[in-house]
Amino acid sequence: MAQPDLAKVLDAMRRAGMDTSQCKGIIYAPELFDNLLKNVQTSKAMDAFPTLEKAFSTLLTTHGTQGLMPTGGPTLTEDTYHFVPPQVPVDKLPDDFDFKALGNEFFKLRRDAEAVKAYTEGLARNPSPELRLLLRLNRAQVHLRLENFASAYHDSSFVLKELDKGVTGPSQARLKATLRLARAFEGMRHLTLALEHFAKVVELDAGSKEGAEGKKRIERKLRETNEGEYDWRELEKQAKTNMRLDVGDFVGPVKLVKMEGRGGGRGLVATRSIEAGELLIVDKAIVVGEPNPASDPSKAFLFGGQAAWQLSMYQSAQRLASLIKEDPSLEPFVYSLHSKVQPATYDLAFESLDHRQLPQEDDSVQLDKIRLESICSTNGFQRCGESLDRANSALDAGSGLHLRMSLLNHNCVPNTVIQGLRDVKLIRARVPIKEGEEVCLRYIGPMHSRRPYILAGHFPDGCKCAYCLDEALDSPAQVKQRKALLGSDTELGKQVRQFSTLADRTPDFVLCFLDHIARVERTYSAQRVFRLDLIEVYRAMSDMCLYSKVPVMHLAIKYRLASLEAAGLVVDDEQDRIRIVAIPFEDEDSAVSSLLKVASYLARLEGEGKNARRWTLAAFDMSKALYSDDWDRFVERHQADVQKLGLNGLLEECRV
Ligand SMILES: C[S@@+](CC[C@H](N)C(=O)[O-])C[C@H]1O[C@@H](n2cnc3c(N)ncnc32)[C@H](O)[C@@H]1O
Repeated sequence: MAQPDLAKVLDAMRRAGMDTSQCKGIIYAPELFDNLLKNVQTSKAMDAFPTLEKAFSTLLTTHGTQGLMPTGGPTLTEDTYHFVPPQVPVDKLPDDFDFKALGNEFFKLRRDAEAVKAYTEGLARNPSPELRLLLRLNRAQVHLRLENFASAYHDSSFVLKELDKGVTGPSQARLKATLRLARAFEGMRHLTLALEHFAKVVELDAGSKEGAEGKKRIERKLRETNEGEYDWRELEKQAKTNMRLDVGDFVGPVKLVKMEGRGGGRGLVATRSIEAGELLIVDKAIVVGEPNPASDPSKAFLFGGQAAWQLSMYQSAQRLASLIKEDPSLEPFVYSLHSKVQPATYDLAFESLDHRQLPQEDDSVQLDKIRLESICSTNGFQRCGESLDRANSALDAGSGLHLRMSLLNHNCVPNTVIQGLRDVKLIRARVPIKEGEEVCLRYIGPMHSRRPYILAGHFPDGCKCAYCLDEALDSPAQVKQRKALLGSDTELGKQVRQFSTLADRTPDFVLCFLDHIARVERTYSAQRVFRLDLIEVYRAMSDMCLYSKVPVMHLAIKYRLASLEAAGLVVDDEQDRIRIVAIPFEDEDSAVSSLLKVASYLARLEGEGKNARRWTLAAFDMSKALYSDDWDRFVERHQADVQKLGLNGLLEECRV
């Protein structure tokens, strides 16, 4: 890249109304310069700093490079920037300049990056021990607001050490520093240390509201971490307004082991036998990229050596770089997600962050941006919506890096269901899992249009899961025939897709349709286990039976259940109740609603007797297995179905 002509750059800056008299150098990259200028002009921060160069570096810290990158632009590497050596003399601010007052002023204005810079400038001027203590106490507070938790930890623990040495601090310095330290530990996810320090706050000041609330909050998070006890109802309420949730991470009856034949060499196995619906992992993202409506699938950029179009993923990689720079103790956790030869501490990422070592103040990290991008592209998850039963359907809903979820291998028909609430992901067992059995999730479902592309990215030699092996049992001719039968120009294809045309069907027509279905069934080889195209075919048949001029209720029930079974539902019919053995792997979020339909059809066919009640309770059990719902939450979650199907009375009777 050509070196810029400094004189021309300075001239451009002057014309943009900037005071360049103190400029001793600039950070320059031609394609970034216009954006940089715009940012500098809108920031008055530079007035406060002795050199323009520092203002620029502050701006880069404040805005990150995200705002400076052209959309879909090149991958950012260190050498994108060129540093022009000092050529212009610098006037220094006087030694007695009051940086504390300046920092406090910025803090009040919520210009936090500038406040940090002002306190840091003050510290660089060799202040008295008392002033040093004050500057660091104040800087800790700003770092907390910036979520620079490791820096807040360094500052507040420094203050406490100085107070122990006898350095005089302002009033309540110890209380303030202890509280800031407790909050720093909480942000770093050192929950045990956070609890210890919130307790100290309460010891120092029994009336401290922040101390008492902090203690209660950490006790709750530790309960979540240790017992897997979450108040999902409350969390779903919070998710309506918060993009990030405050929860403790949980690792249930699973562990990380070395696993031959898996890229990366690791995988998760069950540590005991597990029932369907059991909570296995809850994992809050360590970084997120915000939803980005500007993301455009037709415009890919190079990201970690692969093509990507979700700008949110790019942002999460940028934030990941900032995070490990801020807290180097996270670096091995992150890098262990992407290493050809796993380090001795291969299971690091699976350990509780609570147990990791605390960072040293002079720790530094080697940022490998391409590797960080790779980590985000291989492991990034799409951000979730506001309730457990609703996926986020936005094109680029935002992305997140979840340390533990990143260790699960893929299976097209996995033994877990994955859910999420905003920046929190969780998995539950979908089926009973035996001790020692691998626990997998799916990176992309068999019916998804982008499946070949996503699978090729992970498995250059093809996916070898049970579903893929099963799928290979059909000959190309069988697959072609099935496609032809279900094509949008066939009668069957139309019925499957155009629900609205069903109402005028006569029972005769419906019965003729059984023949079409049998033809689709015959396109599957006899040994085939997974027959996913039948999910929609059976569902359409059930609807047709229900909405035909004379409803055929027993067939409506039969095909609704057949559709659920094709999607993976397994139940045990135990006389008094229907026990859920396996949750469907396709459309699991419509499983409760489908079971309620079965109950209501039975009520129409036989009256609200034992059978209708058993299937209503099965719907409740499914809601419990999928979302940990109690009865009230089950009824509330499915209120619309209950009303539409006229199930209020039946539900009242079944209430448990
Ligand atoms: C998110 S990582 C999963 C954890 C990884 N196995 C590890 O040791 O770090 C995804 C990568 O794991 C490997 N992987 C996942 N599922 C696999 C499977 N069923 N068979 C073989 N390799 C698999 C692929 O290399 C994939 O790109």
